[in-house]
Amino acid sequence: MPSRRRHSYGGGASPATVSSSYSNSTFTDRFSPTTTTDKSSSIARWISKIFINCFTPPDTVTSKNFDDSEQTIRSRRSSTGSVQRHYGNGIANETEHPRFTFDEIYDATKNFSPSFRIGQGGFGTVYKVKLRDGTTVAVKRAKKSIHDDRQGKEFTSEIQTLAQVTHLSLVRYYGFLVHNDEKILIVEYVANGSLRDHLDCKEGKILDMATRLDIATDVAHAITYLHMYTQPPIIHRDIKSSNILLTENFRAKVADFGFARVAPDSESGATHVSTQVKGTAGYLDPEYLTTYQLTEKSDVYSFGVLLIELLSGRRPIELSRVHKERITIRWAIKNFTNGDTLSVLDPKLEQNPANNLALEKVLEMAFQCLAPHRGSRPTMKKCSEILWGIRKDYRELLNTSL
Ligand SMILES: Nc1ncnc2c1ncn2[C@@H]1O[C@H](COP(=O)(O)OP(=O)(O)OP(=O)(O)O)[C@@H](O)[C@H]1O
Repeated sequence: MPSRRRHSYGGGASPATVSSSYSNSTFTDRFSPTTTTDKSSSIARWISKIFINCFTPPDTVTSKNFDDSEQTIRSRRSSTGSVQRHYGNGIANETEHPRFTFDEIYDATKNFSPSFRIGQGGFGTVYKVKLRDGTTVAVKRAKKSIHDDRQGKEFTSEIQTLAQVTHLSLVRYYGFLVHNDEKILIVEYVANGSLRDHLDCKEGKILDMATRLDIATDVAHAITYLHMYTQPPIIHRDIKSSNILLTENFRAKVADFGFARVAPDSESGATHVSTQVKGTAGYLDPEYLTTYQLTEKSDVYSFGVLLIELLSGRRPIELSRVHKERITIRWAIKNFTNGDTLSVLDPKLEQNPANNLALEKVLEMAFQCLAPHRGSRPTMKKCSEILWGIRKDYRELLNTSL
């Protein structure tokens, strides 16, 4: 059983220490289990909850924040007054999508045979499945865990979020199935593995700077869409390189909405959501960690970490390195501040004027994203615009130096 890389912090105890300055921040992981309110919840209960939420009266937000407890994307959506149950190309009933049947998935995977397995994550196992109509899809099968309530919430969250988003740079949702104790999500199959695999060169090809800039731009556009063009806005909460999948043309698609939350409703005057901290160590916004206040700027912070990862090739936390290099963002900021910017460049990339310029410009933006206080971080829209400009300058410089 692979280790869970997702770390949830219980609401009460101080979960982590992250100081508000770059130079001395310390990340302390305490992997305490998520607080669940009712472990005996059955699948039927939480699935029916999705649909009950569809018709829940609008929530009243009276203070400057609203509490996590049972708020879901669906119920927040109902507060806007328009509720539609779009599932892929049709309308779903409670347990089965009309386009898919459990039997078809079961047959196509030969009873979930390991030979169809393409990945494993905190949520469960991922299979590549060719359907009878010839479409290839990714099937995410939730593991049968004793933490049913927690997993139920992740499954519900992923369905609710995916069902309302359509963007070229987001993994597309096709439907879900619940069959006895099986919970299955059917999503777009993205053929070329995760960004992390490519940075590790697991696929054999080194990602050049042009491709890395394209990937950063795609991800920035996808998150901008979630923050600005969905109603209500969505906070992804788990932006990281293993959740960025690549197509055959090396374009990026953001996946894994298991932790997604709706953003505060600006019309109500709310500035943040108060919620227990979820996400992945190394990518977590320090302000969210210490205050439990979630905003879109937490995704901006994680995006900043991702940018440093893209430029350096290093994981956010590298415990095998000497002490002062273990937290990659701290190491990168220190080297940049000391005028040693080029040392941050992935050694797999050539040092040349175009690469060096892109490195410097993207690093500058990444550090803004990593500002300790959310108010100092740019919006994702601003990041998209800056990246667009960097990519343009990079291409021009590359062409003139050829
Ligand atoms: N839609 C997809 N198309 C192709 N491969 C996928 C797809 N979704 C997931 N995978 C593969 O399965 C792996 C596991 O994905 P999953 O989203 O379950 O977990 P994760 O993001 O890697 O980890 P965690 O759940 O702990 O955050 C991914 O790294 C990827 O290689």
